[in-house]
Amino acid sequence: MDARLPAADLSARIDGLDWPALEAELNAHGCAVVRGLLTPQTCAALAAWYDAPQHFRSQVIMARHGFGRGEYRYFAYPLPDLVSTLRAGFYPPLAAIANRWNQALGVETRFPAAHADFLARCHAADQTRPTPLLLRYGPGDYNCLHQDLYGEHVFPLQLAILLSAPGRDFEGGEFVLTEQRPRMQSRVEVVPLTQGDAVIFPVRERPVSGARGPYRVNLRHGVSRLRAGSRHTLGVIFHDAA
Ligand SMILES: O=C(O)CCC(=O)C(=O)O
Ligand SMILES: [Fe+2]
Repeated sequence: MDARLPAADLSARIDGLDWPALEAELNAHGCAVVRGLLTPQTCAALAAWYDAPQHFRSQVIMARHGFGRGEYRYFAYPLPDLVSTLRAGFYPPLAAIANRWNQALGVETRFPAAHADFLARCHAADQTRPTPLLLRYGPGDYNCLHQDLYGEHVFPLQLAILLSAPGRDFEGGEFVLTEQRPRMQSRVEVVPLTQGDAVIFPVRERPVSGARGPYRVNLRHGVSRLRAGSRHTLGVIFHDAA
């Protein structure tokens, strides 16, 4: 399988997305889906990288940490072109949304326009290890609800791209989000994805507008139990890890 992936096309695709619609979807539902971001060929090539150790800095067996069942590997620097293209391309429009969220929440932090400048901030605080990851689930595997926090510096949005085809490669294994609202019961979103779709979601929190102005809701994400087959995901997190 050819793993030279079309980074230039991908940058143009990301820039050309309907960002106002994606922002509206995020604000309305707590997540937004980009349909068919990656082709099935690219998805298959990426999933096959899981078995190429030269791409990765470490591996996590989820059951050993109580994170669920399944495993993942963090990419090493330098990131493969496709992964750095995704990080550099999605960051600027997401940073604009993150800055509007911080303004709404009365949080002073503002994110620079370029990902390299945000990474410099992480690196200066000793958050220097790359966080993009590939995940692999088999029958019975699942990912417990969690937040991907790796230090003081947190970029508030992330994305996950489904690399496998539901129904063909696996059954079950739904991407889920929960929203914990102050003094209210929690809300859940099950996000139906097909191969190559990307879901954009908050790392930890987001503003929701209420009658008395914006309030903060706390989010977690995870994956329900796989009933059969094999499921791969590419996770793109924008802050580096301590
Ligand atoms: O496998 C998934 O869909 C979720 C992966 C995940 O937790 C992440 O990308 O942060
Ligand atoms: Fe995660």
